Amino acid sequence: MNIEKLLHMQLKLDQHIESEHGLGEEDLVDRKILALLVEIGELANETRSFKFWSKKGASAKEVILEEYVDGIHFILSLGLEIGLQEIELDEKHADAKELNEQFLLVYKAVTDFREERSVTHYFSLFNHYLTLGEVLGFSSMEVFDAYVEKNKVNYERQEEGY
Ligand SMILES: O=c1ccn([C@H]2C[C@H](O)[C@@H](COP(=O)(O)OP(=O)(O)OP(=O)(O)O)O2)c(=O)[nH]1
Repeated sequence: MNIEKLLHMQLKLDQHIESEHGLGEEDLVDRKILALLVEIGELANETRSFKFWSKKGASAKEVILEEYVDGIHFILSLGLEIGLQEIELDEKHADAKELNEQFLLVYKAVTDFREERSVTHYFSLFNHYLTLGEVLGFSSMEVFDAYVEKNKVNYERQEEGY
């Protein structure tokens, strides 16, 4: 996956959103962290993986993929917040766990990053999130394409005064 390209697209989108909403001077990190936690919750809800009380199945793959790439947006955006200009990810991510376990690992990685905004914690978060994508059955190309598509939608929503 061409992370450099995504990071650049994220930079442009974030600049656009910040100027639209007059947020140039504000520290948005905590709100982006909360937004990411909410997106992970929305993603988990669409998979229904933890709903042991229900027999209803998961949402369609495209719905789950769109939720997943919302999380990619906020993770890239957090990388920009800590000043990253390039992202070099491990070829091989952390060992994949069962889906619910992987969700909980990602949540923990987000809160660890909040406690210490270090590059190490950031990469750990990104790697756990990419592993989550693998556990969900998404290829890198599917993630890349869905990111590009949602990025476009995010611009359209800004234009609509969303
Ligand atoms: O600084 C920002 C702020 C937001 N986004 C993107 C991430 C995500 O792709 C989208 C917000 O998520 P979503 O589309 O779910 O927005 P929502 O307001 O929660 O939508 P809805 O009301 O449809 O649930 O905006 C960014 O990339 N950078």
